[in-house]
Amino acid sequence: MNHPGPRPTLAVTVGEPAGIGPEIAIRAAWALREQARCVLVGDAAFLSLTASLIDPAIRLSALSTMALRHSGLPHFGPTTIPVIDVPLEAHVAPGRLDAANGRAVLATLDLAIEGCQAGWFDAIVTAPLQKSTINDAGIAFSGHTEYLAEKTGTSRVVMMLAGSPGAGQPYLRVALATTHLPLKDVPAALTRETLDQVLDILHADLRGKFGLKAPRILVTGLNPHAGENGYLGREEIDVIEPALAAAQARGIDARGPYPADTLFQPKYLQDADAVLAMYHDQGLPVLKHATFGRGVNITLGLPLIRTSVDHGTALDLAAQGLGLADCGSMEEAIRVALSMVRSRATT
Ligand SMILES: NC(=O)C1=CN([C@@H]2O[C@H](COP(=O)(O)OP(=O)(O)OC[C@H]3O[C@@H](n4cnc5c(N)ncnc54)[C@H](O)[C@@H]3O)[C@@H](O)[C@H]2O)C=CC1
Ligand SMILES: NCC(=O)COP(=O)(O)O
Repeated sequence: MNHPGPRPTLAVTVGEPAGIGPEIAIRAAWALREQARCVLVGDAAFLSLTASLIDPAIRLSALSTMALRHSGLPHFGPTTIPVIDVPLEAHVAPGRLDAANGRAVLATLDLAIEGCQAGWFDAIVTAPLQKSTINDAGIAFSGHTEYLAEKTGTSRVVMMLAGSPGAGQPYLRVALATTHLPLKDVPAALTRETLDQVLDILHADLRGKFGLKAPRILVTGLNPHAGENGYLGREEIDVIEPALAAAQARGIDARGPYPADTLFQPKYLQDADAVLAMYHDQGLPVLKHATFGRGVNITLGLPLIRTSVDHGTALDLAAQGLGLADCGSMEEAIRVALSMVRSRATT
């Protein structure tokens, strides 16, 4: 790590330019500038214009990728936010997607990964991008999670969202055994190998990145009523139960499979550090219902730290103008990245 001082350096990719990503990235980076050295990654001219419309007091300074690669990140204090310039191809109309900008959005991620690997950044925080626009630009893309795994040569990663409903309320962590898959492909993806790897990553990162000495993991079934003893599906009996028995034999406190519709009651959650759900829309609606606007998305299993927001591009808000988007989740994503950087530095 190049910056062991009190303010870790975070690459903040600004996401889909027609969405709320640029606004929330600027606002959160500025609000937390005393705690984090945020470096925005996006189109410098567009971000400068956006910042001036949000608040003329916000100071951004552009840096070219050529200068960055030649000399590294220059010193900067809390009075300015550097922007690494990754120019867009097309003019941005807020709320209106343009596939012409898809490749530039992906280039911001590439630069953030390069910067983590080069030691310029301690972590990546991503604002939301529009997955369909990258695909419309001709690049098969299902999400940051899978892209970061591929680009870092990581065979398996785990998506986990975490948050609290409010101050003093219990913290909820929901990890997913599968990520962005059509629902029809989920059962086939839930193999013994997948579950073994997911449970190992979840257990290891809850210990190593979140300081939980003996994490307690509750695991959902796939089918209604966790398969009702095989009458409503056999994945629990054939795959999930053996994977849990094997995980327990490896010293992992993972219990289940429990019916997903009852597991999220507070009386069960109070004895858990995380829930492992089998697929995206089984776990995330619960988390978002409880914590939307304060949740954080964390990619586990990567060789670098990556956090993100709990929401999407909100094109509807972006189309209406600046000042409507809540940047609470973006700020929380920065705070969680800071805490993960610091806990990595002490382990
Ligand atoms: N990490 C990422 O890059 C993510 C990207 N997405 C992308 O976002 C696109 C749009 O997703 P949707 O399902 O429409 O969800 P969305 O989160 O963009 O919007 C759903 C609703 O929540 C509101 N909302 C979202 N964020 C808000 C904020 N910060 N403040 C106030 N209101 C907010 C929106 O206005 C909308 O009414 C998807 O097609 C997907 O590609 C979605 C989730 C995560
Ligand atoms: N619903 C969360 C989500 O889709 C996050 O996707 P990504 O972080 O992989 O881009």
